[in-house]
Amino acid sequence: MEEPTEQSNKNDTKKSVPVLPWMRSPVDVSLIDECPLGHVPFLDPRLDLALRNTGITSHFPVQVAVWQETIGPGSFERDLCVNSPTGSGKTLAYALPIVQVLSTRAVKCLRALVVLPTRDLALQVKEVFATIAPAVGLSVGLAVGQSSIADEISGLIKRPKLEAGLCYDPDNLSPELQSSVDILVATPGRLMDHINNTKGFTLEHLCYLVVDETDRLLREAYQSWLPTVLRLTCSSDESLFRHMPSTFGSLKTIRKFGVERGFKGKSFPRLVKMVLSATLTQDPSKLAQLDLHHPLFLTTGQMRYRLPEQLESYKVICGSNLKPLYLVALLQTLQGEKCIVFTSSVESTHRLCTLLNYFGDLRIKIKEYSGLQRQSLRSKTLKAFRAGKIQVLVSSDAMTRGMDVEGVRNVINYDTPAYIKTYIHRAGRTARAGQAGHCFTLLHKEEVKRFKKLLQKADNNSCHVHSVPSESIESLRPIYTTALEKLKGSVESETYRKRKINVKSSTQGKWKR
Ligand SMILES: Nc1ncnc2c1ncn2[C@@H]1O[C@H](COP(=O)(O)OP(=O)(O)OP(=O)(O)O)[C@@H](O)[C@H]1O
Repeated sequence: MEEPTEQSNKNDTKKSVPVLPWMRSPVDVSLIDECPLGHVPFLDPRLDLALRNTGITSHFPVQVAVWQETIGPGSFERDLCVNSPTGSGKTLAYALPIVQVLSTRAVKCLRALVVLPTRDLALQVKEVFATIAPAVGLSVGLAVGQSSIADEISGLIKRPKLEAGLCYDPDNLSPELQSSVDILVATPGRLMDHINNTKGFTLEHLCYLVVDETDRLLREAYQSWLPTVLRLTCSSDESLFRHMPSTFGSLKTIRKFGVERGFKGKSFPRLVKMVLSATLTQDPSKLAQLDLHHPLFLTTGQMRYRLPEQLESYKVICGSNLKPLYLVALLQTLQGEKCIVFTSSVESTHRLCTLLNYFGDLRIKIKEYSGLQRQSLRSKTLKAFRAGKIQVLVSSDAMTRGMDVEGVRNVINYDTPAYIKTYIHRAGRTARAGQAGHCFTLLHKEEVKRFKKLLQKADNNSCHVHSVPSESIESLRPIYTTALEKLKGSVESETYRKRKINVKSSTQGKWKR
């Protein structure tokens, strides 16, 4: 699934001028330097230590910028919209301030919710929280449908012993139920399941909402998860004002000054929102869905889109009938370095991966990773890829946004991306965290001009030609012919099998009727 374009893309090749006034005066993250951990103001020493234990010794620029607006001096006064390149460290940018601010909490309840579009991404983000939250006594939960709903519920809700006196809010919760987690990382579908069906699951104490990969999440309604979350976290006062005539409009500003939701008789701050992406939407109607409070826009440089600094882009020009040969020759020159090959659909992902595996002994382990597969198989593949047991992943777009795999040095666009957003997210699987990386795009001659225009939208004027020696192509021809024959056979037998299954299920249907 490719990234659709937006109206404002007309402006993309020039300095971007957003429609929304608050987006026109952003904090420019490119002007901020990295900051050694020892110089990060107010950083809890326990978190400092936890970060150092994972090898982190400084804050990346986007983390410095978000820290300033959350912990100090900004104190979470404004909602944040962060547009920062792939691999720039956005996850820790929001995870660290949330964990620090919740570290002083007196009672356990669900205070922070992070929503991501896919299960693998949610698992990845949970891992980031899990490296820092336990250091200050916080627990992180996961609602993604990885385990059975019953197992997930037992991880999220606990039944404390009444004599321990832990039931703090008898008015609102059934006395024996309370949250086991302070922070929840969720996908929208499972989140909605818990909201609708899980006894004791409540968002009424929520203080922080993070919408990661915002543009992707806003594109899909997912059972109206966002309006539901906003409604459930809205103060009773505020929901009252919402339905009042405009003369009461000024009263809404109560929210700006903090105390708006009751929490066991005490005032409680408003729900703070942080929304992030490497390609954040600037579409006012989409952003309006988030009901942002006095938002602050943090972006990197003046262009709308930006590629990682250490990324080198190359084009590989080849005839369309020879693409698989060029791909194999390219993979051979990469000598088993970790690589992701992108295609434009789940079907072509499957076909290409099958074909590559018929190429005889390439001495490269190649696997498919796509939405056609079962989640358990995808997770297994991803684990093996992370561990280096697989060197090449052939993938469709839908699965790879935000994916952070250590050591991916190369990305190959087997099919040319139609949109700059797609190019950014694909290329962004390499050159992460300041590391070097290459992105190769296979193109026919006729595609070159359009591709050049596409890259200009991300201020990328240096995309050199990468040439593949014709001898390499010629030497692969015989084996390619054999591989194609095998692929044909495999496609035929798969089609036959599918047809058989369809016939079987329709016959069973008839009998049932
Ligand atoms: N301060 C830091 N020092 C060193 N490494 C870091 C730091 N912050 C983050 N990283 C590493 O940088 C990598 C990229 O981080 P992250 O996944 O948060 O990027 P991102 O901006 O969310 O990218 P994307 O837009 O693709 O989702 C991760 O491997 C992470 O561990």
